[in-house]
Amino acid sequence: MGEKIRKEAGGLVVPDEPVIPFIQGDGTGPDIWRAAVRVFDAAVEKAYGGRRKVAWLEVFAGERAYREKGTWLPDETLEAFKEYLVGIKGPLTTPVGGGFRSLNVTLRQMLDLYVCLRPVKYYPGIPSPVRHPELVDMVVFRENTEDVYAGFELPSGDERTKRLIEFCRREFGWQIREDSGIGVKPISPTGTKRLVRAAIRYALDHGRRSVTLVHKGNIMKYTEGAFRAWGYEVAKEEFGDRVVTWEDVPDGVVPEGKVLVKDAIADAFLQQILTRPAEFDVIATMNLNGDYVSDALAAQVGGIGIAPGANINYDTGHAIFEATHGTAPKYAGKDMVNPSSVILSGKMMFEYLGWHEAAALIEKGLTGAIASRKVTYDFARLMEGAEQVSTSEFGNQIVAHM
Ligand SMILES: NC(=O)C1=CN([C@@H]2O[C@H](COP(=O)(O)OP(=O)(O)OC[C@H]3O[C@@H](n4cnc5c(N)ncnc54)[C@H](OP(=O)(O)O)[C@@H]3O)[C@@H](O)[C@H]2O)C=CC1
Ligand SMILES: O=C(O)CCC(=O)C(=O)O
Ligand SMILES: [Mg+2]
Repeated sequence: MGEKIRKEAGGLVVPDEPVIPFIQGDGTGPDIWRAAVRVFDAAVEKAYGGRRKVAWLEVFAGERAYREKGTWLPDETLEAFKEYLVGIKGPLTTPVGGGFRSLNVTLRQMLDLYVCLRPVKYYPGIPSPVRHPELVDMVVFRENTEDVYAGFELPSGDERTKRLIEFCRREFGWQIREDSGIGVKPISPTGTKRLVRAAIRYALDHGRRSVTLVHKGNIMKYTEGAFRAWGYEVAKEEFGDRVVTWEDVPDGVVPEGKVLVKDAIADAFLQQILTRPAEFDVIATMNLNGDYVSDALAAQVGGIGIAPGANINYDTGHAIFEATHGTAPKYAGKDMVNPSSVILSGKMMFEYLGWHEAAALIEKGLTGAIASRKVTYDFARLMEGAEQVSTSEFGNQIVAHM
């Protein structure tokens, strides 16, 4: 049952019973999925009274796929995300220091999901380590297909590493310590411009005040410095009449209706999001910076238990929604972690599909559940007078407050 979502010139065409592939994920993934899917189905039922419904299609990746199918990322999983256009996934384990390349990254690259979109905002009542978490309202556009994630690494002592070190010394005069491991990262104008274009469009469409390009271009001049230059190029050449830069407004006053495009060096940015969060709005940055920034910002509004995200290609319409957090393996099977990140990723998915009523009910349910102070361990340990509940009970609370 169910029909495919399609992309046409005018946008997505979403049937009343769309097939949506999902991966439960490794570690705590299944605990979270059980709670999340009940919330999604309840929101859709309540919003549309049976007129609309999701035809969920389970596909496999990660540890379960390896156990049951002998491969970490079966071809049919990739095919399902290609064919059905929009999907959702739980976290997948990536080994540290060796083993296979990240399956999460592979999915993003194979489907060319070039924007990793991670909105960060505060929900009243959530415990936070900062004094004014309500000032944090940012939307991170993380480039999702290049940087070190599409990079090349060679280990210390390897024969190929020695040859590369010798080549660099001979051809470029680079003195590299003999026992080094080597990493190379690509950053292109193609990857940069489509990311920054999407970020500026988002800012204009959503009434946002600024887009900040975050980079370490003082040190990495031809990758991160070039990201900054290409970003400003897009702003000026494609949005010249709708954006300004600091150069255009020496008095610092941004004209009404225009978006300010500015930039910040990553280290200063990481301290300013703590000291002056209200000055930042939409953030456009490269893959690795975006990875760091999204966890850091999540911490400011209560942690990665409540940090949703999406991987999107705005040209083909392909999208996979997923939390910012990973598998949190020490809690696997304990029905304990916070399902909010995946639930809010689902809310983003419904918005993407144009099912705004279902999305609004999820938001309402979550806000109500937090206000009732029956919350998962991560919030309960920092909230005075809160009652700690399980993942599944927190899901029930969300449904009850819709
Ligand atoms: N997109 C993806 O699929 C991602 C996958 N990963 C992978 O996940 C694995 C584990 O990574 P790790 O670095 O430990 O990061 P995780 O995000 O999995 O966990 C780190 C810590 O964050 C907190 N946390 C995570 N999820 C939740 C949640 N749902 N509710 C409440 N708290 C949560 C826990 O904190 P505390 O200990 O304080 O309770 C946990 O110990 C790795 O293999 C990594 O590669 C990582 C990120 C994204
Ligand atoms: O792929 C992974 O294991 C980590 C990915 C990650 O940290 C992220 O996307 O934020
Ligand atoms: Mg991360």
